[in-house]
Amino acid sequence: MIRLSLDEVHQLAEAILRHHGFAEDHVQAVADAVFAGERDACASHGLWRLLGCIDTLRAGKVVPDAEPEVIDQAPAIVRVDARGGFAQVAFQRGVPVLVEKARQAGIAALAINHCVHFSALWAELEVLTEAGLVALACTPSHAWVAPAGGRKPLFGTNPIAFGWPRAGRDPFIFDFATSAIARGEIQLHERAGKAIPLGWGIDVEGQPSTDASAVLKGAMLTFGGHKGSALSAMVELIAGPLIGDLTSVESQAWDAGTGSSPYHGELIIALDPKRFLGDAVDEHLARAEALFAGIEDQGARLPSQRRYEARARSLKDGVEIPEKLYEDLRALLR
Ligand SMILES: NC(=O)C1=CN([C@@H]2O[C@H](COP(=O)(O)OP(=O)(O)OC[C@H]3O[C@@H](n4cnc5c(N)ncnc54)[C@H](OP(=O)(O)O)[C@@H]3O)[C@@H](O)[C@H]2O)C=CC1
Ligand SMILES: O=C(O)C1=NCCCC1
Repeated sequence: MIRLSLDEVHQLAEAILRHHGFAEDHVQAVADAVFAGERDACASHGLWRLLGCIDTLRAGKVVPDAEPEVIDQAPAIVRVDARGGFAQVAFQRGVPVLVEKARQAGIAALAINHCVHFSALWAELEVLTEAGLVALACTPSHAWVAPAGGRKPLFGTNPIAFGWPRAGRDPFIFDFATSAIARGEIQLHERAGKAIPLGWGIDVEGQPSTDASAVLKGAMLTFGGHKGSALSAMVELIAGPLIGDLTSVESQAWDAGTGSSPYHGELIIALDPKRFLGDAVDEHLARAEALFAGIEDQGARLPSQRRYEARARSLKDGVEIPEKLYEDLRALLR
């Protein structure tokens, strides 16, 4: 393993993106995303993703200097056309309007269209919880996951994230794929030559497998059987046809076998507790704290707690990444 300071992580990401001609706003926003993944010990969406970003660029499947267009769609809807760029800059452009609309109406949605998406959703939700908003986000990907009861890829890994602001504390955020695990995690197992647990996927014959490569060629499985499957279908619908964008099957077709990052839309919904509760907001947010305490009193942990602890450690000690990954990233600078 190679130890890097957090500054080195960010600088390496910036250098790679700049070297490949990304416009400076994309350089900063994409570097921030992979930096956050590495810092919070979410390796499946950390520095490793830059390899895929550059492959996607080389395949002509991302616009490196895309200038997103912000469209004020309706009193409670803002749309951002990412124009083929990575999602991060589109999100940054849309957020101020989303926050303003949520504060006005109590609830508002941001629909991002035509973006290339490769990142974890919790980073986006932290921006909204920081603004005091409750938020939900979801996005399709490529067709990799079989519906419960089926054996052929149809759904994306379709993450759903939820965030709840907490006064004086880190927000309550969960963020997971509706597949048993993110595809990135299986890819990291493949890179490391490690077996995966049974239950993550099946091979091309439809047989359960612990071979990462076989599952990547076959189909991933949803979490919780029919429940994850239905949630995954919901993500396809509300972050696909509802916002006029691609499903995971359609994203895969657009990819045309290049192995690029998915190209589709994302839906983010923000709710303002102050609008729902008026003067009673503090009283009811305190009741939410009692719920969190109830979870922790049983010895269970809150989602994101592992991340926040990892963040505190990396801010002090930096992070470790595999030597092979470091070499592959350095090679992108030549
Ligand atoms: N852009 C895209 O298209 C896609 C992105 N992704 C991203 O991949 C990432 C990983 O997804 P996935 O593999 O499903 O992640 P996991 O199955 O590891 O689940 C992650 C979530 O569950 C929480 N969690 C895990 N274990 C516990 C526990 N014992 N008690 C309480 N909470 C727990 C995590 O918190 P903690 O982090 O603290 O462990 C986190 O919020 C997500 O960030 C997601 O956004 C996934 C699919 C597609
Ligand atoms: O890990 C995953 O699953 C994905 N992450 C980024 C985008 C594609 C799917």
